[in-house]
Order: sequence, then structure tokens, then C-alpha cells
Amino acid sequence: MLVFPNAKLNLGLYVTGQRPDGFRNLESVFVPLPWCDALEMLPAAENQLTLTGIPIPGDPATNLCWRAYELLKADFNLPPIHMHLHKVVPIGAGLGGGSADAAFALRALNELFDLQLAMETLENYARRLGSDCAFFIKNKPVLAHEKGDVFQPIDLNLTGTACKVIYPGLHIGTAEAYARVVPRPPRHNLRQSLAQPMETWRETVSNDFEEALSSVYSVLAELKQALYAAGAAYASLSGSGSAVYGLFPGRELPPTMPLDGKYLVWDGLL
Ligand SMILES: C[C@@](CO)(OP(=O)(O)O)[C@H](O)COP(=O)(O)OP(=O)(O)OC[C@H]1O[C@@H](n2ccc(N)nc2=O)[C@H](O)[C@@H]1O
Ligand SMILES: Nc1ncnc2c1ncn2[C@@H]1O[C@H](COP(=O)(O)OP(=O)(O)O)[C@@H](O)[C@H]1O
Repeated sequence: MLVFPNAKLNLGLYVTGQRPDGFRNLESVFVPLPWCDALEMLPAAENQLTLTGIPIPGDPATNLCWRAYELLKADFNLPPIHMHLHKVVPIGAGLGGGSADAAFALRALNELFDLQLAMETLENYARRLGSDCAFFIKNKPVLAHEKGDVFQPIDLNLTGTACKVIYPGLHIGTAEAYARVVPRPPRHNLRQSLAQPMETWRETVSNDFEEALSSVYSVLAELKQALYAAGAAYASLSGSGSAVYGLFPGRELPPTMPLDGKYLVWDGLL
């Protein structure tokens, strides 16, 4: 079975409080971004994980695809499997690429071995692998709360919107990024702000990580500025960075920009 785990963008992100479990509460809208890895799974004589594409730091035994398999194997009698992951989405980018691999692995194993697990059960397994993981089970725009793993529906359709994502090559660890942010109440009501025309979002939809990280990594503010100069209606850091994206409604494709050749860029339609 071959699946294509996609990335995500955060539209607004407020870190609202410290939790007793050491994590932070947040409020953010997650939307799927069709920048994808490729993950193949085949029943095999013995367990094997092979990797190509962007190198993934850390022991392959800790790879999130593998951890997804181990998690289900603890509860079900799964046969051995050969997984091959071709990594395309940059790591430490705030695009949730590792979380997507884990969630797509859970979904693929459910189908391949006919486990008949409901979406909600798969979401519960995903929550155990990472705060972002559960979003990728249903993979639809949502307003996320708590650790980023409790969702409310949101009426937001960005399908077909031209988007450019720029990854400046900085690997910003999620824990490091959270450590730089002091929790505070949300600056705006995200649901209400996102219901207004996109041109107003610049003033009313913000990401708490952006303020904390831009003073340390000046390239983040430069990329955002460049996206606005190229005509973006809205631009922002995604998640805890370091990818910065711009949205260009009304265009058939995002514009080319002088820095396209300098950084890793994803161009396309949401
Ligand atoms: C910041 C966000 C926003 O969407 O995305 P990314 O920038 O990573 O894509 C997420 O909250 C990232 O979720 P995820 O990448 O799954 O994080 P996890 O593996 O669960 O946690 C990594 C570390 O981040 C911190 N963490 C994470 C989530 C959260 N709600 N509070 C936290 O304090 C903790 O220090 C934790 O040890
Ligand atoms: N399949 C995977 N893809 C990417 N990162 C993975 C994977 N498995 C484990 N990891 C680990 O997860 C961390 C980054 O996860 P990722 O979701 O790509 O980050 P971010 O959401 O911050 O961009 C890294 O420390 C990496 O070593």
C-alpha cells in the first residue's frame, strides 16, 4: 500500500497556558498542505524500515512510522512489515511532517490488516505519538485546542488558494520553540478573525512563536516581508517554524520570487 502523508499549516497560533503535564495549551487552526512524503507498506518475511530522501535525525527505531507500527502491534497480532519512507517535507519546519507520517502509517495499517478501527480510535492512538498527530487522521481544517489534539469543526475553505511555503534551512526544535514563548490569553478570537476577508488577517491572526523566534532568527521576518512584497494577502510562520508561508487568493499560481532559488520552496494550490 502506497500513501502520501501531507504537511499542515497553522493559521494563527496562540500559546495560552502551561499544563500540569508539562505541555502547553494552544489555540490554532490547522489546514492540510499538499506537500507530501511517500510511505509504502508491504507485508514481509521480517520487519524492515528503509529510508530515502531528506535524512531524518535520530535512530530509525524511533522513526514515527515505526512507532505507529509498534503501538498497534502491542494491541493487535500484526504480521511483519516492510515500510519504505521517502522523506520530502523538511524536518523542524513547523509543517508537521513527522506527525503526518505517523498518522498515515496508522491509517494504512488499519486498512492493510483490516483492523476495522474507527476514526476516533485511530485519533486516540495518534495522540499517543505526538500532539500534532491526531489532526492528520481526518486531515480536514479544524480549530485545535488543548495540546493541539482536541478539535472543533471550522467553516473555512481555502481549497484552490495559491500558496508559497519557504523553508530557510533552520531546524527549530519544537521543545526549544515552546521554551521561548510565555503563555498568555489569545490576542484575538481566531474563529471570528478567520471569518473576515483574508486581507484583514494580517492585523488579527498571529502566531505567538513568530514574535518569540523572529528576534532570534531575523530571516523569518525577512521571508514574511518578502511574501507581502510579492503580493501575499496573508503571510505567517507555520507552527514553531522555521517555514514561512504566504497565501495569494485570486491567483492561479503563486508568483515567482527572487529568493526562490536560495531556499527550499513549495509552490502550489491548497
Ligand atoms: C508547535 C506545533 C503547532 O502545531 O507544531 P510544529 O511546529 O511542531 O509543527 C505543535 O504544537 C507541536 O506538536 P508536536 O510536534 O506533535 O509536538 P510533540 O512531539 O507532542 O511535543 C514536542 C515537545 O513540544 C512541547 N509541546 C508540544 C505540544 C504542546 N501542546 N505543548 C508543548 O509544550 C513539549 O516540550 C514537547 O516535549
Ligand atoms: N518520519 C519522520 N519524519 C520526520 N521527523 C521524524 C520522523 N520520525 C521521527 N522524527 C523526528 O521528529 C522530529 C521532527 O518532526 P516534524 O514533525 O518533522 O517537525 P515539525 O513539525 O517541527 O516540522 C525530529 O526530531 C525527527 O528526528
